[in-house]
Amino acid sequence: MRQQNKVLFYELVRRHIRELLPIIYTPTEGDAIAAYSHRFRKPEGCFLDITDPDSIDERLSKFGEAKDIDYVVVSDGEGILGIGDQGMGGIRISIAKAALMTLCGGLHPGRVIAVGLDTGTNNKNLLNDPLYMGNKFPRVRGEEYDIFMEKFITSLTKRFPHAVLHFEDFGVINGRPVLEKYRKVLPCFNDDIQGTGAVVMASMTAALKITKRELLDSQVVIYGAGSAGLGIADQIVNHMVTKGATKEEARAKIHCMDRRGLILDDMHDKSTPAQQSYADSAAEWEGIDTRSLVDVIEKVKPTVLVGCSTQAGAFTEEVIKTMYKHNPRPIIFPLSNPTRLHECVPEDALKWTDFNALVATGSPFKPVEGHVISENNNCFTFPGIGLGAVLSRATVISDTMISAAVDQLAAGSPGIADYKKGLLAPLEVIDETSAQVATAVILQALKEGVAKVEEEESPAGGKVSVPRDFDGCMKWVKEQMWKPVYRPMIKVEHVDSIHTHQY
Ligand SMILES: NC(=O)c1ccc[n+]([C@@H]2O[C@H](COP(=O)([O-])OP(=O)(O)OC[C@H]3O[C@@H](n4cnc5c(N)ncnc54)[C@H](O)[C@@H]3O)[C@@H](O)[C@H]2O)c1
Ligand SMILES: O=C(O)C[C@H](O)C(=O)O
Ligand SMILES: [Mn+2]
Repeated sequence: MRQQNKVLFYELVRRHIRELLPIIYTPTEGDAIAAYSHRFRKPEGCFLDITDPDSIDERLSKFGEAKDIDYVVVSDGEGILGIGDQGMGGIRISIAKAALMTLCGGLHPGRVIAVGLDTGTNNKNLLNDPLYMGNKFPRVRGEEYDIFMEKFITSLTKRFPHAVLHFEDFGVINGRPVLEKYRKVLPCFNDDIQGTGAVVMASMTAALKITKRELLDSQVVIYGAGSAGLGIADQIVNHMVTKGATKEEARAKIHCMDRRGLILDDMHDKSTPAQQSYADSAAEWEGIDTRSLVDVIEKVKPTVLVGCSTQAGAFTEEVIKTMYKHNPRPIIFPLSNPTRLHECVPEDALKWTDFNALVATGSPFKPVEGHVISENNNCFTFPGIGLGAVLSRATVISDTMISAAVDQLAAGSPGIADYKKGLLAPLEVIDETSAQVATAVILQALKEGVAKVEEEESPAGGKVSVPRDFDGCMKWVKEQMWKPVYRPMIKVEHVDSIHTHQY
């Protein structure tokens, strides 16, 4: 339906969002990605092939000219949700996230491109599968990968100079270095690192408000120190710094574990630089089993436990009860997707804490005895961040723009009035939530002088002046958002007169 009738598709999903989002997005998308080559019917999105880097420009050219594209989602398929390397099937995560940019972020569906980079795969099942449609060789690393990425970015910025770039589900090897390099070049962000960091910081802020605690009194254990885990750690540090802590003080309140256990400062040769910046002192942990989550919790006495480890069931009864022993209101976020990979289910986390835990999950879950379980998913942040960057014509997406998104999302938490209502606004108003987040991002970009919207001619002609007050700006944002409504059929020469938005 999405391919045949976009108005019908987006309006149907909007009206039945709780029922249909899990089908077009998490968790079902995971199955669709894994089965990509077997279910393939017709191509969708832009396929870029590392064996043919010279074709990048021509392949992108099929999607339009400079004025036509606002937003590009790209994945190389190496770190799809918690199901790992899915090779070329990863293009479907770009398609799903692009669809959410329209559904929640109000971007015109014709002005968004989903891109898949085929750089090989290390997934043995795919390499041995006669139906696998991608390149059947191990992932290309190093210089050849870097040159391919550079060519992609160069072509993209030349051909679509107004486009915002969204990186999705890259592996831990490439995700952060690629982001660090290119965020200085074009407006871009990595959703797993920054989108996830932002949504988790927002729900944590709401949970702290509900329980009347200060951010700086937090101790956080992050179980799973990959893209998401370290993105969350960075966002918490950013927020602690805005509350007066130094970077060092803030980092000392965060304790990260990966498959080797707690990250310690004597593991530097095997940790990434980002992991190393959160390392605990090995000397202080001597004699303690740092591979045991329970033992780590016993020592740290964390107020917040975040799971992004892909390890189903890692938050056992003992883990949760140890959290509860040290805290009357523990904050517990099992975030690994899809659903079957959650570190615990909300029902258990609530029962094991006599319903005192504040729980939000990565995938959708039903309410437990009247407690709404918010979906702590980056779908609450990336559409607003993306829309804000597009509409403001931001030249960069700064950390402070992301922090503005966090504060705005946290302010809309229904849990602050009644904690049983969940930490994040309900899915039914996600387009409204995204408009609010976009407004905060735009106002921050204007304040920082990185918004070019008022300097350039708008696509509809003329200059735009963006209201500086929140309500006025939000009204302008909503006017720009694409709505799934059938438009009248008219003669081409009258098209300008029915334009209701800037596109
Ligand atoms: N809710 C959300 O919005 C959201 C956003 C991004 C990622 N996620 C989920 O988080 C999970 C991780 O995603 P990612 O992109 O960070 O992947 P990643 O591969 O970058 O990181 C996974 C991390 O988990 C660690 N890990 C693996 N086994 C472990 C174990 N036994 N104990 C402790 N740590 C272990 C790995 O060492 C690695 O550091 C996925 O399931 C993904 O779906 C959720
Ligand atoms: O795709 C999602 O549901 C969230 C996140 O980006 C993930 O990788 O799990
Ligand atoms: Mn992701």
